[in-house]
Amino acid sequence: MADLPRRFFISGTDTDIGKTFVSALCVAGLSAMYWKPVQTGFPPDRDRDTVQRLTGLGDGHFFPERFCFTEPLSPHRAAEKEGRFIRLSDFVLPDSGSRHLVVEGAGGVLVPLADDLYMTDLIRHLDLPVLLVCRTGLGTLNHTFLSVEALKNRGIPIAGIVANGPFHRDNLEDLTLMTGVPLLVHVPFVANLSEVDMAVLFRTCFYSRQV
Ligand SMILES: Nc1ncnc2c1ncn2[C@@H]1O[C@H](COP(=O)(O)OP(=O)(O)OP(=O)(O)O)[C@@H](O)[C@H]1O
Ligand SMILES: C[C@H](N)[C@H](N)CCCCCC(=O)O
Ligand SMILES: [Mg+2]
Repeated sequence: MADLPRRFFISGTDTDIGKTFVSALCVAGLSAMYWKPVQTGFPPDRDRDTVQRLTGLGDGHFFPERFCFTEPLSPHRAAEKEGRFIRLSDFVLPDSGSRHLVVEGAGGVLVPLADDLYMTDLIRHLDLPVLLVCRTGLGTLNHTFLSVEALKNRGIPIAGIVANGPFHRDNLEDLTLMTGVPLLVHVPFVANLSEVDMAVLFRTCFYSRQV
C-alpha cells in the first residue's frame, strides 16, 4: 500500500482538479477525519458535504470550516468582498486523535489567502506534508512541475503525487521520474459516481500500483 502520513494536506495543480474526490477516497479508505479550512462559493459549493455524500460517513468525521465565503473566487477576493480578512493565526489544526486527518486546500498551491499570504503559507503553518493532485493528460507535466517546484522551494514536504484521470503511462512515469516525487497512486476516471464504493476504490487504487 502506498505509505500515507497520518495527517496530510491535499493540494493540487489547479482548481477542479479532483482534490475533493481524492479527499473522499482517503477519508473513506482510512476512516479519516476531514477538514476544509477555507471554502469559497458557499452556498451552494461545500466540499465537506461532497465528501460526506461520497463516503456516506457521519458528521463526526468532519471538522467545521474556519472560513466560508459566498463568492466562488480565490479566497483573498472572496474575503475582500465580505470585508473580511484571513490571517495565519486564525488557523489551528484540529485534533483528529488516533484517526487520520485529511485537510483539503482551495485551488492550487499558490492560491492567495490575502495580500502576500498564500496557500503554501497555510500548509507550512499547519506543518503538514502535501499530497499533490494532478490531471493525467497533456499539460500536466508543466503544471505539476511548477507546483512541485513551488512546494520544494518553500521547504514543504511532498508525500506524493496523485494522478487523477484516464491512464496515461508516459505522463505517469515522467511525473515521478522528472520530479523525484513518488507517484503514490493513479486514480481512474469514474463514470458513474452513484455506483462507486469509495472505500473499495481507495483500496483498489492505493493497494495496487499501476506503474
Ligand atoms: N476520478 C474522477 N472520476 C470522476 N469524476 C471526478 C474524478 N475526479 C474529479 N471528478 C469530478 O470532477 C469535478 C471536480 O472535482 P473536485 O471537486 O474534486 O475538484 P477540486 O480540486 O476539489 O476543486 P476545488 O478547487 O473547487 O476544491 C467534480 O464534479 C468531481 O466529482
Ligand atoms: C471557487 C473554486 N471552486 C475554488 N474553491 C477556489 C479556487 C481559487 C482559484 C484561484 C486561481 O488560481 O485563480
Ligand atoms: Mg474541492
